[in-house]
Amino acid sequence: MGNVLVTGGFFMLLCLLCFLFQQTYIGDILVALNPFKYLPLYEKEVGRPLKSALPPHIFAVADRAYQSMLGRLAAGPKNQCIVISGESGAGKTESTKLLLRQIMELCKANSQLEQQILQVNPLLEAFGNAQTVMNDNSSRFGKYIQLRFFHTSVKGAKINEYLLEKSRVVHQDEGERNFHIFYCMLAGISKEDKEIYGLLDPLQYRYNSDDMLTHWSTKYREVCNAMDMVGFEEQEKVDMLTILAGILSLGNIAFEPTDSDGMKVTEMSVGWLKAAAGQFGVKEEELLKSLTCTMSVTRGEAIQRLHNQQQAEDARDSIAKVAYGRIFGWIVSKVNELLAPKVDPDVELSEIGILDIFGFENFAVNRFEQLCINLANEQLQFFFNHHIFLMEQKEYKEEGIEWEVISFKDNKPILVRIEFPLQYLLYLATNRDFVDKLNNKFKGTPHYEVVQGFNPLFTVIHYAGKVQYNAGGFLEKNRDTIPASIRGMFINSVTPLLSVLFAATISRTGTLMPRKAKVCLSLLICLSFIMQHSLGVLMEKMFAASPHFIRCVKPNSSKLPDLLDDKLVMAQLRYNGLLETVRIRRDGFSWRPSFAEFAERCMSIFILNVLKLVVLSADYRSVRCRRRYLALLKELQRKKEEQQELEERKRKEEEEELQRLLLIEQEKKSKNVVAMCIGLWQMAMPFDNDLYHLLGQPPHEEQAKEKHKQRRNTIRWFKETQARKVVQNGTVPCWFHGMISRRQAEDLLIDKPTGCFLIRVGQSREGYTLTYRGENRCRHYMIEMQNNGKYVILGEDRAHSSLPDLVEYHRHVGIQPFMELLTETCGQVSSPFLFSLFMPLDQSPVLQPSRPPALRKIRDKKSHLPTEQFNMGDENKAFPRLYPSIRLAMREIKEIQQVRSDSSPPDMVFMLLLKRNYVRINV
Ligand SMILES: Nc1ncnc2c1ncn2[C@@H]1O[C@H](COP(=O)(O)OP(=O)(O)OP(=O)(O)O)[C@@H](O)[C@H]1O
Repeated sequence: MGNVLVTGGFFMLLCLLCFLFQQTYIGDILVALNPFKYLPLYEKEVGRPLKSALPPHIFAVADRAYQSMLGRLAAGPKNQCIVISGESGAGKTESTKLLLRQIMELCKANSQLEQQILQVNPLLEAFGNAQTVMNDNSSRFGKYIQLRFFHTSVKGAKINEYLLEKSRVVHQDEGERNFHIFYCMLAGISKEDKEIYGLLDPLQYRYNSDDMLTHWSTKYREVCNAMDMVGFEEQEKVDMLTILAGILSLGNIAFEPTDSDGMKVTEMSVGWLKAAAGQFGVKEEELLKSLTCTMSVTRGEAIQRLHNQQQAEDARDSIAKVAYGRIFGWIVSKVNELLAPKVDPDVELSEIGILDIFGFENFAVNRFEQLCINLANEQLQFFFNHHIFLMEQKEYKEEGIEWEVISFKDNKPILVRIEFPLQYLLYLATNRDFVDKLNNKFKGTPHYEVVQGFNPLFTVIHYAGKVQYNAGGFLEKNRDTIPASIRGMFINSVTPLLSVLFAATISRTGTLMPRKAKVCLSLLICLSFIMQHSLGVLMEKMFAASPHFIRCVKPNSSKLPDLLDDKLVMAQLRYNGLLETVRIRRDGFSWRPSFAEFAERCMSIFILNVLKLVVLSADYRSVRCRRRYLALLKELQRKKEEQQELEERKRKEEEEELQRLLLIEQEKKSKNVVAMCIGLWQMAMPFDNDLYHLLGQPPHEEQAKEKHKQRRNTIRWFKETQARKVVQNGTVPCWFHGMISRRQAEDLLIDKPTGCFLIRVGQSREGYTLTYRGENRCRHYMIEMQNNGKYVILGEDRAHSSLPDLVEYHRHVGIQPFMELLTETCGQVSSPFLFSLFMPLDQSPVLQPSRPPALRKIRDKKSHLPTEQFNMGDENKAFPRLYPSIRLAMREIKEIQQVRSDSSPPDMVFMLLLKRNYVRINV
């Protein structure tokens, strides 16, 4: 891109390039155009590490960040950060997912952790994304994902979340929806579970705009799976759903005045009050009190202040917002706990951070949330300017390159001027006062405009354009707090999660800290303070790392593929600062490969030797530089030689494998004899039928002892924790083979059809291995047992409640990467008697007969199966801890609705209300 003229024509060229290839570079800044359709671009290269010098591609950015973190490119090892920006719907979240996927691919060590990290996004999306007019899957929070590495492999991850738009829980504008999770839950849970949680028809909830779409039930399964994969416990999931149900019921409570100046719950919504109390696990009277009055203590005296209608509704909505915000915060802190690196604290880890934060927003009415979002974007633009303009020009100056200083739109004054006054919000009495204060202070300055009139309006001229804000509600939103009495009520809830959520404190950066009991200072709860502080911490981290920028561009506002609105695209390129960026890149040095990158392109040993001569004869400003280049060349030469060695080793291994197969073939002939020996040996040591013992090759005594100990431990583990799960209704499934070796499993499967499988207990570790006959060889997959009791095939993205579930699932969905299906089971060699030896005493299992071979195409594509096909193992089912009054509440709500929908005569409704004591008759 370096020497293209910066004219309108250039922009057209840039647009064209983007349109044709979806991605292009300005220097090293990736410009990615949202295609709004599936592109094979992201399929074929995955798995193959790309070099950063390859054509513009998001995977190349991932590669550059990864290699730079390891110090394999120009500079030494350093933490990296990737900043993704663009307006709402431009493709930031999708880009984040692609980046994560590619980084996980690059550091692949085939550990479960990589899959867990990939599952964090669907989980956060369900709770933090919603449909808006701009984007059907808009992130209503910002996130900074820190991936932590030790050398080349990932060891953990940490998420920082910013400014969740909680107001969406209680109000959605036209064409917008609530957070996805509400729709997922209502569409996805079974009819019986709905009864248990006290949930009714989705359309009955005020907080739940719009109708239900069927795809939400699939999404619900994905969310549940993501929670299982990341490691959430079943009971935690259930408690969380109960709280969500409580929020929905709470939203349906309406108020009306009493005769004595106070407020009461309307007759129609008494059932909802009961339901919410039951779901929150709190007393109905307490919940009612917290909605209709505020208790405060002045000079040791408790004072009760009755609410008016608006205050009662505000109290209801703020409970819903706080409860939801805390659930979200809890999910993030739980994810951080589960994915925390399990390494010695002294071990120094390197890091790649990915920032996906909401884009600049300018709506018909812009509120407190928009001001916070736009100020966060100002910060990011400042970070971008700092790196692209200030640092770049500084570098040229330092290198002694002749240079004409380039001016750019510096947004620092806005940050200083507008961010600081947000602190006034805490001390002012009304929203009008806030606007008056701003007007007095900034009238006549270049980034601020006074708006005349009664309404509390003001205009800020942001780097991306002019935005008028309505300060109505600023003070209240900024406080974002609930009275201590309400907090106390939730702390005493019978749902432990609710009590944890409300007892938790919020840190200065807005993180929920569940285990600390210290009460938060009111200053810390104020949103503007949290926002400024958390962004400050983020900026510090980012300034300490090497940045990579991805600018996402939205091609049109209709969210359509193959449509480019050039005005819209131009506007984005301009306010993103890309015009000035092109200028600086054009006049400067646009392509700066590191010496290593350059040398790596000439991977023949001959060219490397030529390069060495060039380096030796060149004139350098520093001796160190020459030494470094020579060292790099040496390293490259070593790599080349290593590669040759590796290829040789691979060839030898293949030969050995062939030999081994021949040997197996021979052994097969004497199978009958061996089987008899196995039987005898098993009498001595059930489920440990290792052939070494039989074939007279006793291992070293110490090793044998150690092996024996490991096996005993595994058998104990199996007996105590697994036997009951594997044996169902007294029957051992025919695919279960106890503790046989890898070799034996292969022998058993050698003449079996493709897809024939068995599951065996590990000999040296507590866990299972799935072995099946693949297309041309046997394949072995470790089955991970997660702490939450779920079973996952290593490398797969699906968690299962039991082994039968896992087996059943993979009869229909292929196993990665070969996508082969499990078909028929491989019958056991052991007798029921032997199985009984390692089963708990109260169980005497019967072996299940083998299933006849299923006529199924082995390479089926991953199919999406109806949810009913996989039951979730009911024995592990957790139940919500609700007050039993919830049943009564549900019945009441249904009865009242029934009467209404039957359009019964008014006296009948009256009679029913009378029966329920909702109406009093004054005689
Ligand atoms: N690379 C891509 N390939 C195909 N479709 C894409 C791609 N990137 C984005 N999209 C489409 O555009 C939609 C919006 O993208 P995305 O949610 O990533 O935007 P965003 O910039 O994160 O928006 P917000 O700031 O509102 O969260 C996606 O739901 C998807 O339909």
